[in-house]
Formats: sequence, C-alpha cells, structure tokens
Amino acid sequence: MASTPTAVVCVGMAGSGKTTFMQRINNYLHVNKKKPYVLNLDPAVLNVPFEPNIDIRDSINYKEVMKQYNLGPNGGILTSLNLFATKIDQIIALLEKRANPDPSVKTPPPQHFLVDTPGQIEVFVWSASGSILLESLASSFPTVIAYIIDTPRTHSCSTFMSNMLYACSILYKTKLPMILVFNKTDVQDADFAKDWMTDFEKFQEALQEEESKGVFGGEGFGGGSGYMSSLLNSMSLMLDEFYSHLDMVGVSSMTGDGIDDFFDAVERKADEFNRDYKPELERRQQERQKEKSEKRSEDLAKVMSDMNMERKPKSNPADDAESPVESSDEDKDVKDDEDAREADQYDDVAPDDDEEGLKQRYANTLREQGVQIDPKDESFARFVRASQQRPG
Ligand SMILES: Nc1nc2c(ncn2[C@@H]2O[C@H](COP(=O)(O)OP(=O)(O)OP(=O)(O)O)[C@@H](O)[C@H]2O)c(=O)[nH]1
Repeated sequence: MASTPTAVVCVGMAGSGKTTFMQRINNYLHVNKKKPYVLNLDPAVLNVPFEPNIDIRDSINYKEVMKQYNLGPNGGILTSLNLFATKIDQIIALLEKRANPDPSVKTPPPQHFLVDTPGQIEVFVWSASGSILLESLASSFPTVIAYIIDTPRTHSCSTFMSNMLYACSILYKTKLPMILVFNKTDVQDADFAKDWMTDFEKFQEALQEEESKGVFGGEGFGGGSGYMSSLLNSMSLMLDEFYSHLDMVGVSSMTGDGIDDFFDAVERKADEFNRDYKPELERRQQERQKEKSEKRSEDLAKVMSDMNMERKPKSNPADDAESPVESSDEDKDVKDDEDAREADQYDDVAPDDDEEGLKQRYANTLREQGVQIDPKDESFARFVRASQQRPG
C-alpha cells in the first residue's frame, strides 16, 4: 500500500540557503526515483532553480498586490500569502489527488511534498495565512518543518543562541516536528552545534573562551557583559528540554553532503508526527469545533431571547412599559411600525417611557427648537420629519 506523502516545509532566515537546499533535496529525490511534488510559496522570488508544481506566483502577482494595496515589500508578501490562503482548500484537494491518484495513472504518487517559503520568515510563521497553510497541510499529511540555519554565521555563542531561540519560537508556534538543518557545512562544520546542543558544559566552555578572547558576540561586537554571558548560560539550560524534541543534521546544499541524513530525519519525524502530533492536532481541531458549536448555540440563545423580548404580547401595561417604542402587536398597522422604527433612530427614551410620554418629549424638544406641533395629531415620523425641517 502506498504510504501518505510527507510534507517538508523549509523555513529559514534570508540567505540561510533555503532555496539552494530545496534545489538540492529536489534533485536528490529525482536521482533516487522518488519524484517529489514541489510548492513555492515565496511570491517575491525572481528565479526558482527548480520546477515547482504549484507556484504562488502563477496565481498572485506580488508587484501588482504592492501597487494596488499601496504596500511595501513585507506587506506585499503578507497580502499575497493571505490571498493565496483563500485557495487552500483547492490546493489541499489537488495534493490529496496527487497522493491518491487514479489507479490507471502509471506514475507512482510522490512520497514528499516540498514547500519553499518566503525569506521573510516571520511573515510566514507569524501570519494568520502561514498558520492556515501549515494547519491545512498538517490536517491531511504528516508535516515536518525543516529550519535551515546558516552554519558559518551561527558559530558564535550569541548568534547560535539567537537562532535556537528563534527555532524554539517556531516550534511552539507551529507545534509541528522540526529538523534543524545546519547548512553550508562545506564552509563550517556543524559538529560544534551538535556538541553545544547535547552537552551543556561544552557550550559554557565556548562561552568562557569567547569572553576571555574579547570576541563575545562574534563578528566584531567584542566585549559583551557579565550579564549577557549569565543570560546565555541560563538560556542554554532552559533550551535543554527543547533540544530533546529536535533532530539536527549538518548538510551542504552545495556539495550534497548530509542529505541522506536529512531524509532519515524526515522519516523519523514523520513517524513522530503520526504518533505524537496527529492525535494532539485532532484533539485541538475537535476542541475548536466544540468551541465553535458552543458559541453558535450561545449566539442562537441570545437571538432567541432577543426575539422573545420583542415579541412579548401587549397584553398589559407593564409589557408596554418594557418596550416603549416598538410594539409588534400583530394587529398593529404596518404604517405605525414604520413610524415607530423611524422615530426609534432618534430616540433615547428611558425604558419606562410610554408612547404618549415619548410623543410629548418630541413635542417639547421641537417646541424648544421653535417648531410648533400638536403631539396628539402627529405620528412619530412626522415629529422626526418636522425636526429635520426645523428652522435654523
Ligand atoms: N558554500 C555554500 N553556500 C551556500 C550553500 N547553500 C546556499 N549557499 C549560498 O548562500 C546564498 C543564499 O542562498 P539562497 O538559497 O538564495 O538562500 P535563501 O535562504 O533562499 O535566501 P532568500 O531567498 O533571501 O530567502 C547563496 O549565495 C548560495 O549560493 C551551501 O551549502 N554552501
């Protein structure tokens, strides 16, 4: 039986090598005769070095969105994603069709959906449309986040910690299994990262070394403060639990090194998704459904109670007092109703005013404004009309 394809969503900071990594894994799967299905969700990318099956740029013109909505680059990407998210049902239907093709179709279904996302990581991860896209994917397929990290730029303790905190925030936001992909290992080996993630003391040693050399903060920041290093120390302790939920791999998108390890990690994370995340996802969906239906019943109850109030028969004066302006007495003339409604717009009567009292108040007000009117002969609507025609 064909297994359900796994969706691999690549996120990472601008320049971390996401697109190059996508190209590499796409190529790897083609070579291994496991042709993937590829989605590009970056509306602003000029050239994609692979052939996406679904491309946001085919349906959304990012430059036109910026022009029409008068937006800057980030607003343009966000709005494009929002517009694209409105089509998510069609996209998922298409992916499901790909995953379960007609038996007459010769080509085997893909085992992976590869998803490239915008370089502005926060636009995707923290936007409503990003959540909709991820949740919709995860409701249908095992979904794994590949967080791409620029290894040479993460070599100092503080940049490493910043990156880990970002990854942590993505994990808690998406609630999906995550693989940390330390990219560009042809330039900088990722062993240091593995050490720091598995051995707290090694991270502390590196921290002390950076401090003693005066290169704390890396890349020319120099110095640092005692406060910063103790903060980093505590954070690395706190992140210990977070690291235990992650898989990390070192790869080079340039040379292809480590890509086997990456797909091993994808398999492990897909199993983890089915075992741990899926039940949780289903529980959350059921909870949301329950909340929705409770809210609907609450709203319905409110509407019903409002209707009851309005529909109270005018059988005794006490009822009249409750609804001074509008009366839905079945026998009442429609014209009267219209008059009452018209007057209602201008009315700020206290709940215990009766109709006569209301007329009198209008008459008094109009008289004060110099309009002479006999309240006994006039409907509310005429009062209102008169008030609109009042002198001055
Ligand atoms: N040496 C080396 N360079 C890499 C590797 N992967 C990517 N690069 C380079 O890193 C730069 C950024 O790569 P991209 O793939 O465009 O990065 P991106 O994250 O998609 O960038 P955005 O489109 O801005 O989000 C390019 O110059 C790549 O050639 C790698 O494994 N090794």
